[in-house]
Amino acid sequence: MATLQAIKYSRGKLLVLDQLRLPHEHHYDEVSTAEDAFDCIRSMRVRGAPAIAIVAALAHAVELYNGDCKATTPEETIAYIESRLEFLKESRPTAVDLSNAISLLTLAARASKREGLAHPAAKDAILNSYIEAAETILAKDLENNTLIGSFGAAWLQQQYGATPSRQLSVLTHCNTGSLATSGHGTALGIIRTLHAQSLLRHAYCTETRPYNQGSRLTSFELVFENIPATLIADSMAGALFAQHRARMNIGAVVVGADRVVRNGDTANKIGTYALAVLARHHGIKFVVAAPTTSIDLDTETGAGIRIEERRAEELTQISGAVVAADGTVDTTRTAKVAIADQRIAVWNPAFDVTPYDLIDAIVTERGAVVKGPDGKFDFSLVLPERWRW
Ligand SMILES: CSC[C@H]1O[C@H](OP(=O)(O)O)[C@H](O)[C@@H]1O
Repeated sequence: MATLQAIKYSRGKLLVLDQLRLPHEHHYDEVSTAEDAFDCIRSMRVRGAPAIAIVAALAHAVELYNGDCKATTPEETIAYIESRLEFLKESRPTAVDLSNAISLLTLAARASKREGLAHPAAKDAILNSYIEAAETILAKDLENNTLIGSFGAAWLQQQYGATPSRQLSVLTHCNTGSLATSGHGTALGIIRTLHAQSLLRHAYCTETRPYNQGSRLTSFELVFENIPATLIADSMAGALFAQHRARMNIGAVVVGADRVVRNGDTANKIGTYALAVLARHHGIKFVVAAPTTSIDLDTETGAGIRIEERRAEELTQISGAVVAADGTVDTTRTAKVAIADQRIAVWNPAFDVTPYDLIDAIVTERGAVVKGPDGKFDFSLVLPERWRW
């Protein structure tokens, strides 16, 4: 799916699709330094928890490959790598994939220190180890998404006895497809797999204000692959469930995740929590699709998740067109309204937290995790190596 490939990488060169230009323009930016990556992620030219981690990791691999590291000793080399990754970590704080990737990458760099190796062999061993670890993250993500798709489709089929003659409709929020990952996607990956297995009757995607990931990105991915789909505004989900749930056999809301914490509370695109409440009210399963790289066992509940707040213009303007009183004077208009001093206050949290009790399943590349008899999620089944409680 070259057209919908968010990331193009070969050793020493990273190209990132500028998603702010979609769906009108298909343009790749060259990302060659950690600064390039920080700006690309912060501006949301690339977005999506896995894609953010992949771009950050590979951008540093590119600058290391191109000789940006001037350190000489192994300690200085590792310190340089850690400083660049710490800089990248702050580009978007809510998604945990980047932090998890950074832990993995620094571990790989440290583990490659060879006693007795002289410079430059010692330094090269560390650089090569980092580059290979970053490339593994890219390759593993696509494998993870394919598995999430299979496990998610199987869980829904088991819940509803879906068959090609009794297909399921699914609603999804934001964009969790090839434009948020290395390919196939997470929640949208489950929709792709249901469609491939002739189990999908219809997909509904929400517009997902204010950045419009649904209308600009997800609807693009769905029509590109001829998946039967309908776009709705975020505010229409309740009416859709109330009026068409039975007729369209809407069985699930499937969303992605930026951070799933230890008790299962999940941070995801703003509007997700409202959909979870609506789904529960209408007896529709609520499914989170996320690779284990999006799970944060060090944070106990959703109260501990830092929610990114973004600039007001994302609400007051759409592609530069002013849609609210934001103090912009439009000089192209003849009968101008003096709005220069009239600027509405804006609250623009990029994510919200869905409490675990509203979530029916969390589907990872290692299987679907559901609540036990105690009503709680137990991630030790999918993360035994990280489970310390
Ligand atoms: C598999 S993408 C996960 C997650 O990232 C998106 O947020 P953003 O577009 O702001 O990066 C959205 O919350 C997706 O569900």
